[in-house]
Amino acid sequence: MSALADFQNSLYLQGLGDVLPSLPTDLTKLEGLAEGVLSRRAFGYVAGAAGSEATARANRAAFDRWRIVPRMLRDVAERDLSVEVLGTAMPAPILLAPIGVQSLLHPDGERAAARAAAAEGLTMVLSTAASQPMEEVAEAGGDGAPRWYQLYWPKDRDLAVSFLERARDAGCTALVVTLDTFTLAWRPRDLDAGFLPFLRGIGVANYFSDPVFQKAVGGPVTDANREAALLHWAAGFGDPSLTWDDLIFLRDHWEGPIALKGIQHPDDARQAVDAGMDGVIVSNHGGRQVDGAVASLDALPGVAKAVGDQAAVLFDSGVRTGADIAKALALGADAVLVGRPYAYGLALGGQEGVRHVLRCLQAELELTLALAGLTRPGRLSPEILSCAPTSR
Ligand SMILES: Cc1cc2nc3c(=O)[nH]c(=O)nc-3n(C[C@H](O)[C@H](O)[C@H](O)COP(=O)(O)O)c2cc1C
Ligand SMILES: O=C(O)C(=O)c1ccccc1
Repeated sequence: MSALADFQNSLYLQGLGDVLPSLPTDLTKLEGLAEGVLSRRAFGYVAGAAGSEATARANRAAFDRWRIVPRMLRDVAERDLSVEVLGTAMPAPILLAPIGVQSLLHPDGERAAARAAAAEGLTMVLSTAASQPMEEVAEAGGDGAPRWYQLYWPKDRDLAVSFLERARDAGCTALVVTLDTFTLAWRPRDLDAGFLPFLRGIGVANYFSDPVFQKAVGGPVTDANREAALLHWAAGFGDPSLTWDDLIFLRDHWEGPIALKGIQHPDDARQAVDAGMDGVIVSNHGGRQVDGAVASLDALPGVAKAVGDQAAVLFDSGVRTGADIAKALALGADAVLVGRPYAYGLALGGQEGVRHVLRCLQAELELTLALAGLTRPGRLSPEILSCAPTSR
């Protein structure tokens, strides 16, 4: 029996012994539970989005507009969720999205997420804005664990090069460059609470531990230069002057595959391919950047068409269930990144909470595929979907 079927059975069997799972298997319930264990500010930072949060809602509504049309009698006895994306073998087309500041959620922070990802063999994308240095997060995941690195491209090019070298040395095999967040958007929950994790020193570990950053602030960060270091961080976090011509810099300093995160327009996807990029990640940052931006799922088919088979297409923003993953794959994604669900799992149960989320997603995806008549993620296509009738 597959490990995923084992997991499903174990949940039923635990019920016989009156040992119920500590977290719900309907992952859409996690947000409400996380609200109960996090401070108002921390919850607002994670759950919140830009502006009126219209795009965050649109991300979910877009999934709800598509319905799966299952097919019968197709021999689905042998199932295999594995895929290879950007040179990385994955047991399922699911990655842990880069999420910074994880010690806001749980004292174990990114290290707990890395251990959970490693236990499932799933790829974690390490964030530049992590609350623990990338070397420590990588060590927690262990040698064999697949990991990629997400770059927030700073103004200081020497710092960018240092990040890339450290990521390579920490065993990251692919680079994700986030383009949509060179500055934080208008986020009312945080503005109204007067809250930014960085100003409290959460999310700057990769900077403060970096030799290039330290040199720029006159030495290791101590109580004496801490405020100056935070100001230096804030002034150099993002570079709004970047253009497509700058991508050559990444090619010159990163040997492995590169994917651009935050692509929403088919023409940008074409430009990424023309610039020699290996992948694009269709994303609106979970609705956290441009309020009013197109739902990520609605942007996906056009980007997938523009890219064809010339680059990998990944997707995030709004994925909450295995069925959501099936829909995104059917609309052209090779794999999806999951964000808030595992952040809530971390808040609720540390490493085991993240693992619960990852197992539920994989098990539900496998069951959804099989019950829809499919054995492999690659067989998914738009023909398995229909547009839901508008209902109220
Ligand atoms: C608390 C939080 C922190 C995030 N930090 C980063 C980050 O450091 N780098 C990045 O590229 N994206 C970051 N993101 C965006 C995620 O990578 C991803 O695009 C988004 O969460 C996907 O939407 P979802 O949460 O609906 O799954 C963050 C998102 C959240 C909620
Ligand atoms: O909060 C975010 O969405 C995010 O991506 C971010 C940006 C800068 C630092 C940490 C996280």
